[in-house]
Amino acid sequence: MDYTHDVIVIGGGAAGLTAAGGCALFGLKVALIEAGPMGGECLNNGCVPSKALIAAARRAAEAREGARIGVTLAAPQVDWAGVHAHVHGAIAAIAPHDSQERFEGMGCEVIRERAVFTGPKSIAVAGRTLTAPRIVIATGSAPAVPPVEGLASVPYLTNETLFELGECPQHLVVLGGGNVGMEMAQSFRRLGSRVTLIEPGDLLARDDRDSVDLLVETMKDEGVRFVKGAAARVAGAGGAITVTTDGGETIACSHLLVATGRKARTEGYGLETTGVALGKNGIAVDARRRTSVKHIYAIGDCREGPRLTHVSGYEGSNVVLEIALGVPAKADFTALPWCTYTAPEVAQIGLTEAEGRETLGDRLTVVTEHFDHNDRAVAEGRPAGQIKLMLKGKKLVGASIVGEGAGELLLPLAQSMTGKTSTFALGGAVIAYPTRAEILKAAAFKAWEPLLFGTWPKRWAGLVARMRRAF
Ligand SMILES: Cc1cc2nc3c(=O)[nH]c(=O)nc-3n(C[C@H](O)[C@H](O)[C@H](O)COP(=O)(O)OP(=O)(O)OC[C@H]3O[C@@H](n4cnc5c(N)ncnc54)[C@H](O)[C@@H]3O)c2cc1C
Ligand SMILES: NC(=O)c1ccc[n+]([C@@H]2O[C@H](COP(=O)([O-])OP(=O)(O)OC[C@H]3O[C@@H](n4cnc5c(N)ncnc54)[C@H](O)[C@@H]3O)[C@@H](O)[C@H]2O)c1
Repeated sequence: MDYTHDVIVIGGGAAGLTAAGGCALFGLKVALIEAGPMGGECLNNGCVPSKALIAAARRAAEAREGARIGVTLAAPQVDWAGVHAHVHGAIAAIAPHDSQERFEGMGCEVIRERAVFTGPKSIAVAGRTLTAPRIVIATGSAPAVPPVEGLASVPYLTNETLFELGECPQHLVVLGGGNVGMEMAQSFRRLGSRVTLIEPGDLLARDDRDSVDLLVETMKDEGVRFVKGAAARVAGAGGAITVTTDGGETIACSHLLVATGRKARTEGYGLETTGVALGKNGIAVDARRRTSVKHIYAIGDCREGPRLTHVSGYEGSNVVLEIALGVPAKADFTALPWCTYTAPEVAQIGLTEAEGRETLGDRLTVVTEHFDHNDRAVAEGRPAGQIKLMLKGKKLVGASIVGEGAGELLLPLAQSMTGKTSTFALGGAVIAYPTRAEILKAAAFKAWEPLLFGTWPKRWAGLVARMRRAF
């Protein structure tokens, strides 16, 4: 077959950008197809705007503390237009990193249209048919909206509309106590909204219970109301919505945020023409991120598995090794870090205590160290928090941290768990996004970049690409 490209990447979010950019830097002929804004969810309506909003909320909360450690601040005045400008300013400042121009500079052909599969190796886009021996699907996910009676007829918010709000909600009801629900509930409360969060199960269900308890106490003290239950019925119109829970309580609010999880994007782009098999919520993949059709890879939110920006980046890098260098690269989540950027932050790597007890029984040792024994935490007047290490013998199998800056403490724990401490390993480490610890990775990567994308690896990638086109 006479291919138009070496590899076609569908989706220009964290996963697709990493895969496409890496393959192009090895000299492959890459088509990168993105139908919407470059940067996908993380940049445009996920991590970046939510963390910018959290920063504004933190500033308001600090001011609300009034007198602390001998310094008195004036009560906060929240100017919503200013908050909105900060959120969109953060997106605009980061956008060049994910831009069409930057990826064209790396050598990708960037096509800003919707891609549709017309067969296992062919894609129709912008009136053309592209073909390649390897295709990477990185189409992301969309908000999963539960089948709640009346929900479709009220103007509810999701992450896709939340950051466009023209005013701060008077009373925000949040459905879902996962990462989005908890981060946004605390932020809007701190910015001045009344907030009620409805969750039928455990809050931050994937995290350590002791960590979550400390966060929930803090959020309750700040005025967030938690209701145990699921939304059963929703009614009303813009500005005057009622939510009735399955426990029979009816809550009147001005705005409703649905943060009840994600649905992988697997429909509407001809996936059925490829024979690629689906799992419960996303494309089914093996450890190497290959689908049931082996030359097609699926990475990031569109496949079954954890949905986080640093996971999308990690899988993007892995498929670069697979496709450009022909090196099998299995995704390993044993030391996967993540962090919820509430105050206090809730951070996790590897096993929680509950998971450790279940898998290791009596062989699990847990040691706990409290932040109020840490001189920096005490000196700064922020002594609330703790770290729990889960150990098998003296080997670290997990850690749960709650407290200020918890997410920044994960990197050395990851290094201890993987045993990989060289500058090369640091340059490719999986680091919770967004943290300042990523600066360490970026610096280490810079040291290796000239060698990694140097003459010999590129020659090898060229040979692999010619073989793929021939066979
Ligand atoms: C509010 C919020 C906050 C979050 N905060 C964090 C956080 O702090 N840390 C963290 O790690 N994760 C966070 N996440 C999760 C993170 O945003 C996602 O895991 C990550 O962005 C997924 O990247 P992706 O590349 O897989 O998908 P996406 O970023 O969704 O990219 C997929 C792209 O594919 C394009 N596309 C789809 N179909 C087609 C087609 N047929 N043709 C062409 N283009 C197509 C889409 O337009 C989209 O741009 C957050 C999520 C939300 C909602
Ligand atoms: N800091 C971070 O790393 C971060 C921040 C935000 C989002 N994310 C990622 O984005 C994804 C989406 O986050 P999310 O919070 O939407 O999903 P989630 O899966 O984390 O949580 C969804 C919650 O909604 C609840 N729920 C389901 N149906 C409900 C109903 N009818 N009424 C009330 N609650 C209901 C579930 O029990 C669950 O607790 C996650 O995969 C997460 O990893 C990560």
